[in-house]
Amino acid sequence: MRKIVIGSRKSNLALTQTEWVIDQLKKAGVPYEFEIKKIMTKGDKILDVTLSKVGGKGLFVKEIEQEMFDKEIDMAVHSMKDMPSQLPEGLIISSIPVREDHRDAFVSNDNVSLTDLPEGAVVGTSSLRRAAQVLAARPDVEIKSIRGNIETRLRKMKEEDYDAIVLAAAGLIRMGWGEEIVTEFLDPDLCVPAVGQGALAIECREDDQELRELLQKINDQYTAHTVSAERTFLHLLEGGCQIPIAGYAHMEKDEVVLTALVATSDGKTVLKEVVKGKNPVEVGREAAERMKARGAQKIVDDAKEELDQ
Ligand SMILES: NCc1[nH]cc(CCC(=O)O)c1CC(=O)O
Repeated sequence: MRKIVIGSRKSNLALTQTEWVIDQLKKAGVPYEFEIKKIMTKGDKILDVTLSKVGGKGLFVKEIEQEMFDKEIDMAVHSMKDMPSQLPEGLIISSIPVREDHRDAFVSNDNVSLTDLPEGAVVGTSSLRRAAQVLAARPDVEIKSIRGNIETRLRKMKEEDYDAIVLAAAGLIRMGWGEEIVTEFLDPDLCVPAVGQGALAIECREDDQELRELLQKINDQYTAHTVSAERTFLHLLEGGCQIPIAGYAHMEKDEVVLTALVATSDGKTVLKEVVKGKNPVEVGREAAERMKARGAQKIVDDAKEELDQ
């Protein structure tokens, strides 16, 4: 019997996600043994610098991909959000399981909503995308960077001078803390989620046909279809996860509906497009084209330039 070695970051969230995938595979009747190998990534090591400043792309996946090439591991479970829009030659996303909650969660010390926060309140986030949209809704609040895994960010909110933080609902829910601590889930109308937020990407070697077939058992059509529209949009604007770009797609009957956003990190310029269509790649492309026609490429390039300084 083949034993499948799965690479995972060592954070509790990453391990929980990996265990969830093993569980799904077992439920789907995959007759293999599984072992988890914990791998430290650059993104886990650098905690003192804003992620965008150390080159967001692939920060959480590179070391893991190397172990896949070296055959130290057979596959890896990643947060889709952390995946660069193009994979290295020889590796593929072989399966996209059903998506967890796509929204951002607003968690505040006094359990007050974003709308009801006192003037000048301090909101913790290191995501330019979240900062831009929080500022667009509440230009008077102060955004303060906050880094670390979910547990660290929740602790820092209590111990340091943050009034609230914004983080992915999916992470909290997967850890079992959703209902308990979330003040409000931010609807995509108010805060468009990161491309792929809440979804997982299972990556393996392109030539591992046996494993690819097995992983197909837990592929979710709806998630794969909608995420494909989101990622096409992201890819065509060449934005990493730390540039204020957002995209969320859902289905309405047989059509993909993509809400796409490009903003400046101060939230003063916000471009939004809603594109519908049957073909997810076409929908993603149309959204990128409409954005470019409105000058989005300049916003993206300026954001990148700022990061390079
Ligand atoms: N940026 C890091 C990261 N990558 C995936 C998640 C959470 C799970 C997900 O979005 O699927 C997080 C934490 C966060 O954004 O709060």
